[in-house]
Amino acid sequence: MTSSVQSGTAQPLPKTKTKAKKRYLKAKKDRRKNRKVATAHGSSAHAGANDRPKSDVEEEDVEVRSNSEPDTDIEQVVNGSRDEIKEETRPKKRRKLEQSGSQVTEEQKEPFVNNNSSRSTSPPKRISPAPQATLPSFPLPKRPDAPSSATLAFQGLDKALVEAEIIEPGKVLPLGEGDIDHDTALSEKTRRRLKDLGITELFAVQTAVVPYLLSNPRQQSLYLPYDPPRDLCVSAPTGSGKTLAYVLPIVEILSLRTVTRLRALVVLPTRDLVVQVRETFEAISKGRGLKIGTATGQHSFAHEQAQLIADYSPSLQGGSSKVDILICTPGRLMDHLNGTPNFSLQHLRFLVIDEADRLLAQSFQDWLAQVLQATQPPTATKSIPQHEQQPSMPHPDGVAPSYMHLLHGIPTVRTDLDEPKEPSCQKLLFSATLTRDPSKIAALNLRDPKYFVVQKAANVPTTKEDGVLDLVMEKFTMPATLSEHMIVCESSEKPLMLFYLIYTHGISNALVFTKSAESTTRLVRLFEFFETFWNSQNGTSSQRKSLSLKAYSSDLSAGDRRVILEKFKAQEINVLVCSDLISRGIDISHVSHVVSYDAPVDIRKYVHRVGRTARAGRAGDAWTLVEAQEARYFKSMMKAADHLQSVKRMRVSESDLSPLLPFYEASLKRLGELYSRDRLERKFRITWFSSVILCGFVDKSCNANRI
Ligand SMILES: Nc1ncnc2c1ncn2[C@@H]1O[C@H](COP(=O)(O)OP(=O)(O)OP(=O)(O)O)[C@@H](O)[C@H]1O
Repeated sequence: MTSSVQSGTAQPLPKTKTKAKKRYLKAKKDRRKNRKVATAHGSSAHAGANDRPKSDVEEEDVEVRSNSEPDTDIEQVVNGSRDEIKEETRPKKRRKLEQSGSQVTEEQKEPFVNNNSSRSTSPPKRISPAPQATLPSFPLPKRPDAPSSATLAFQGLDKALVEAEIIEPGKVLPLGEGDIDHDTALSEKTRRRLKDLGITELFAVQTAVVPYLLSNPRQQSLYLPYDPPRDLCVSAPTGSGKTLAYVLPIVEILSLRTVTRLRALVVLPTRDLVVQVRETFEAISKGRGLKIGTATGQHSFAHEQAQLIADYSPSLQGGSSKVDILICTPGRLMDHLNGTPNFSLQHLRFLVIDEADRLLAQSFQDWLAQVLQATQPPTATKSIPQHEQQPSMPHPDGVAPSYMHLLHGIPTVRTDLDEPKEPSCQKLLFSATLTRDPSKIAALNLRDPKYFVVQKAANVPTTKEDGVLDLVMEKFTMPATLSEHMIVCESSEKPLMLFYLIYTHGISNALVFTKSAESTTRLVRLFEFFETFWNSQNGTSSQRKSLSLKAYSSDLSAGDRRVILEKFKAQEINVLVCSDLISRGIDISHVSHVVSYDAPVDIRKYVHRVGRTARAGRAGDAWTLVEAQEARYFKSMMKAADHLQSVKRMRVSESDLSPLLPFYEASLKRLGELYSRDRLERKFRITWFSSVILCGFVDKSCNANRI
């Protein structure tokens, strides 16, 4: 211990200068001296400048000074203060290092450095100017900004789609009484008929399509060879009334016809839809004398031919038809185009492709190309042998204007005023998920198409392009009255979740979608066992009747399917467990719930499945059971469609499920027994069959040996 500590008084330490400090002070002193010398030298040089010519060296000298030292006081002050601030903010250690280093740099910076002590007498040594800190650099090439997703989405799109007309889903047009019509362009007869059917207003899609097709009287003609009509593409949500949007104008225009010709062809993807659309046509055209036919393959080909064709004479150029409107599936249509004499599409005024995106995806026999070709007149006239040519028409034949050049034996005087005659067929495309694929649209060979897009209010955009963009980006509009939920659970929990939804929510009209026909059958079996156990415990009452359920899939024959669907429509069946066979177009007003037991794999499928409920402004619920490992994919699919926020997640706890657990376990046990019995029976049958074959073989070989 030191004495100072002992005495308790702290002696100030003697101020000793470190070597570095000394060096620093010396350098500082030198710098000051140098500066003085330099100033004296500079002023003498400057004084003599007027007397003698300026040398290169002198010019350089001035330049060097201006580079190395600040000329003005302001600059010195600014530099000084900046240095001080820097000093304070820098860490202590670094400051020290920099101070020692700064001696060198300061020296280097000085224009005149005197290394020996006789600095004051000898002129200072001149050094070359310090190079500039950085070389002049050119700006680097800049990448152009990436085009926005909107710009990319519009690339390659049909111009007509970009110019689509956006319609608000809430728009309606009331049907006027008598002579008063509120811009619907419908005749009084049709309005009266609609009111008889309980329809008092036109829905949004109808307010756009019906007046568009009817308001121009010239467009109501059956033939428009010189002014062919524009084609129409319509995208509107499920259950928004697209069927009536085309049925009404077709019935109005065709009611003007005198002779029956095949003038409207409606193509649909399934037989059930054909039946449904036929019912709508029949309801609207009642009392208008129009003949409506269907071709689905439900009846024999000969039977259908007899229903469609009136005259099989080979000499007819204008075709023959017993119907004005034909509703069909593409497969059967091809059969008639290729195999029915006098089945002609030359008089076609309307070609409707409903569920267009689904039908365009079907390349069945290249049906679209063949149908479009059949609506066009052949380019080369068929040469008919002299003996077959008729001096006059033997039959009351009628040839469409665009087919007139095919007639033989009729003198025609061609004039300069003759214009080419176009077919009058107008294509009408409808879907809730209209295709945006430019190649598919190009295949349709549309004539100056007009697009109508019914877009939900929340999405009603500030610009029209935004609305079109939603369609292009597959952000489809859902019915406003639909509420959507998803339940994330393990795969093994799914049946129990389904029973929970059906039994605790008291559902009595539901469609349950599965991924395959096989899973449909298995689920229905389990469901039936559960229903039996549940009823045996809880009983049935007037409030809760026993549930009737059935499977509906491609495993059943067409006849069976039709019967089941009729029963479901009549509410004799409460829960229909089905594959995606009826996910599109089917209109059953009382379906209150749709359950996707197996989550759909694409957004279009989802839109059509959930669209079986909440139709025509009614409320509806859609639940999707999502397996835990599928949840991420499902959510990203919904997010891409800008729809995730509309699908609420529903959490079901174990306590919610526990009351159903005993019945579920008993049902599973019964199903297991059933399947193991089935397996045993099958095994037994195979063993028995093979033993019979084996016995026969042994028997034969024994006989052969005896011989
Ligand atoms: N103006 C209207 N007033 C009242 N009900 C209507 C009207 N238009 C259509 N509907 C009813 O709305 C229901 C749905 O119509 P429709 O089947 O045509 O829908 P959609 O748009 O074709 O649906 P999806 O895309 O699922 O095929 C039908 O029951 C139909 O009778």
